[in-house]
Amino acid sequence: MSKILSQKIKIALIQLNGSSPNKLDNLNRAAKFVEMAMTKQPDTQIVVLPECFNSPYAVTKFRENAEVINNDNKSQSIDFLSKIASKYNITLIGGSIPEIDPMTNKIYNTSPIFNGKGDLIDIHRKVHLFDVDIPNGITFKESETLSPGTKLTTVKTQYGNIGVGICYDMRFPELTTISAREPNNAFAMIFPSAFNTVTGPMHWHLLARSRAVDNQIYTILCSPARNMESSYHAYGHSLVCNPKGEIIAEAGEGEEIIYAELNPEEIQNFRQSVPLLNQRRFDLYKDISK
Ligand SMILES: O=C(O)CCC(=O)C(=O)O
Repeated sequence: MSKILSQKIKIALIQLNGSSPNKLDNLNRAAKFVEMAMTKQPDTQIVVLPECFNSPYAVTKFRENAEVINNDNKSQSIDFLSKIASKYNITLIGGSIPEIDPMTNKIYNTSPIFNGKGDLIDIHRKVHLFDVDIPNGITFKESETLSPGTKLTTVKTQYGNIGVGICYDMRFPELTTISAREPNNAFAMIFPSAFNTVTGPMHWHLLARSRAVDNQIYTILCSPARNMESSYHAYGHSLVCNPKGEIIAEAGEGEEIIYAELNPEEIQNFRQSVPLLNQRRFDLYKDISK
């Protein structure tokens, strides 16, 4: 069986509070936390930041914080992240930030992804917008100001391929399965996320574990820290789940960095023991998108 992850790799998830209205404060905070992670575990190869880590997560705030994303003429947050990635020579899943497309004036919730040279190698625009209305729970409507992305994202890295989704995207199993299947063959699905205190306790761990066991890959969820003074109360509990569905690292609710090692043998051994890949009956599922 060919390896979809080339070697053991070390990963760090930065669960930080990035909800200050001052963007520079949030960026500096992110830089400080990445520095702490790299000091504690200097051989870390992949670092992940949370959803909307550079500004408040609120539909009324996305437009005022939105930046144009492109590699040639880097905006404030992209420049900042690019420098962090190259400084430490890490693959950086740069959480997500509000993005504006200057041609259409549309706003997206976008995850920028960098290689160790600081190049922006891909972006994922959240494709499933978080529009929910749970009585006595939470009402949120991203589509009031955001537009959905139109592509799925699997990014090539020096270690293998990684699928990227943002938060609510994890509720749609097809997205992870497409990244995990040929020809994408991702070894992990990474979701910068910001669940909340209503849906977090219900579904956060369940979704991470489900997407992992469905596809026998790692799932990695990185949340902001909980801040009861902000309008949105993030769940926290950033985590790494292995291909068997076991949570191998998990944060609490406050600011914290968690570390994990991803091991190609974990994927290969479990796929050998439970060979779902050869047993799938795509001859029977082909009508699924109708
Ligand atoms: O799916 C959920 O319950 C939460 C999703 C969310 O908070 C988001 O997409 O930002």
